[in-house]
Amino acid sequence: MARPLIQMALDSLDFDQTVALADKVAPYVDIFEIGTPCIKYNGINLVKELRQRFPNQLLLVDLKTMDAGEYEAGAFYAAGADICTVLGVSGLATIGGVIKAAKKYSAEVQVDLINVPNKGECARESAKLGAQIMGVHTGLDAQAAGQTPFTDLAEVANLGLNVRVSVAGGIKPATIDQTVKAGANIIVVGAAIYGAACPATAAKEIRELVDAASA
Ligand SMILES: O=C(CO)[C@H](O)[C@H](O)COP(=O)(O)O
Repeated sequence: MARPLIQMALDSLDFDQTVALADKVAPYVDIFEIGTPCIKYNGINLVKELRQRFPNQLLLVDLKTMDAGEYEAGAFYAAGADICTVLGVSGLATIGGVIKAAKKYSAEVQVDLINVPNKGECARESAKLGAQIMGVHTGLDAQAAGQTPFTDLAEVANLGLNVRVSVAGGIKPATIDQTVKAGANIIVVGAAIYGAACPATAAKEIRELVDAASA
């Protein structure tokens, strides 16, 4: 089984803390995600800083774009983003706009399926347009209400689309094995790493668990 990529969600609002956390966990993660609150607070300079410091990690900017897809995402691709996210609920015109911006920079698009009522249809149509990654996502507020992403992950992974499937929503060491076995290609981890007493140790543990589950 191909080893899934590990994506670290950088969800702090503080610029320097974000860079320091990225430094600590870099040996264990494949993708740095600049989380939505973080990018709103810090803006494009953080993309430039992480791009320059971490040439070996992919950089995902979690814009969760809802409108003006090409215009909004274009600037972030230009600053070094490898992947930008667009909301599935935004509709195909906006998703298509982000895809157009990504193509200009040979970059990729992740469609975030958060709160999309028909995830299968949205994933199929977005894949047809050219989106490369489908994001199954139980947001922080839904997690607080007790929801998890695993049923949706199984549904989207089983569609058999020619895309990578990303999963986010409270993934932690105890759920890595089921996440890998359900077919996730990208595993997003935020709080289980940044909330740990030692984020580097937590990231190393996640890396070892992903490696073991996909061996
Ligand atoms: O995109 C997000 C919230 O909208 C988070 O970054 C994502 O859910 C990962 O964080 P966690 O592992 O803490 O759930």
